[in-house]
Amino acid sequence: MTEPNNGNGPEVPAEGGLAAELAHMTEAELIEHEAEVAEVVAPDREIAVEVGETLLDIDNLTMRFGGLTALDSVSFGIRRGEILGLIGPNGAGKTTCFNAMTGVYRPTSGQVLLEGKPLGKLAKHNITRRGIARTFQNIRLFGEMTALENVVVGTDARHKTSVMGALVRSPRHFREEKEAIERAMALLDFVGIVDRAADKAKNLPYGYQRRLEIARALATEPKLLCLDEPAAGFNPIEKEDLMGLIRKIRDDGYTVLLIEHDMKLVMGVTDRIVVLEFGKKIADGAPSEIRENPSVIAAYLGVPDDDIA
Ligand SMILES: Nc1ncnc2c1ncn2[C@@H]1O[C@H](COP(=O)(O)OP(=O)(O)OP(=O)(O)O)[C@@H](O)[C@H]1O
Repeated sequence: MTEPNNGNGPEVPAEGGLAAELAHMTEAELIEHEAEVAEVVAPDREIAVEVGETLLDIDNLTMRFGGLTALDSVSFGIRRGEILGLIGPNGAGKTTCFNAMTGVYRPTSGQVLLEGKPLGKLAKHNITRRGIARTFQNIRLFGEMTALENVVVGTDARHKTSVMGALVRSPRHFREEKEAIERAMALLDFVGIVDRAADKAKNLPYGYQRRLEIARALATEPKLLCLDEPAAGFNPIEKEDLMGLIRKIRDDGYTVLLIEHDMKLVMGVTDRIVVLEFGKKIADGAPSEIRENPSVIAAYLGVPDDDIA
């Protein structure tokens, strides 16, 4: 059974009524439902693994724009299962780092290695296939497409059907399309917006759009999820909810790299923090160390509240 669909895109399955079902579930049923969703969302991952070996290596990365050095021999690693924060003042080079990792920019020198293999000159879509997904500071959704369609587009990165297979609508194409819709619905459920699956992205509230971006990035089945200021424009309650979602994503077996200016959020959710200033790494450590680090306080954090008389 499906709900009405105006366009040619995927139809919202009967689970579109899932929001109503969820509202009537007991706590035990909700827990069971969440566990089922988590399994669909993380098909090939070990759920709730310990922080493990290095997943991504940023090795002496330098990025120059004309005379400006946006990244200056920056090196750090990201371990599997970790939530790593990347912080620093405006213009410190955080987004440039994301862009150099995801194929938007070609580094001037240095390299990025995923699972020990250099990403080299791979194009953006191939880097996505290798397992790095990202969201953007400024939301980039297909506004005229439904929330479900936006996430189905993300699953395309994993499809094996050839263009010809899709044109002749081969059985494999149908199977992949059905699986994509099921997984996309599970992802919308996972990020908490399944009740709006059939709505156009442009009509969703701002907080839903941010969550939709995350669902779409997760649809590519990334090994590493990079979030660029996901809490921008959020009120304190939305920030708390986002922290819960980021933890849930990690607990589902993903590794997360987070750029964020909100210190309460960064300190509350990350396992480790790397600090950039003027394109250079000035600190790398646990949130408690970073909070006390004199160079970080001078460059970015300012005087801790406790020290203000
Ligand atoms: N495509 C580009 N061309 C020229 N300069 C650039 C380009 N992209 C970034 N820069 C410059 O590189 C420096 C680092 O910018 P970047 O956006 O990485 O900083 P950021 O730490 O992400 O800052 P914010 O917190 O404000 O987003 C800035 O001086 C910026 O103006």
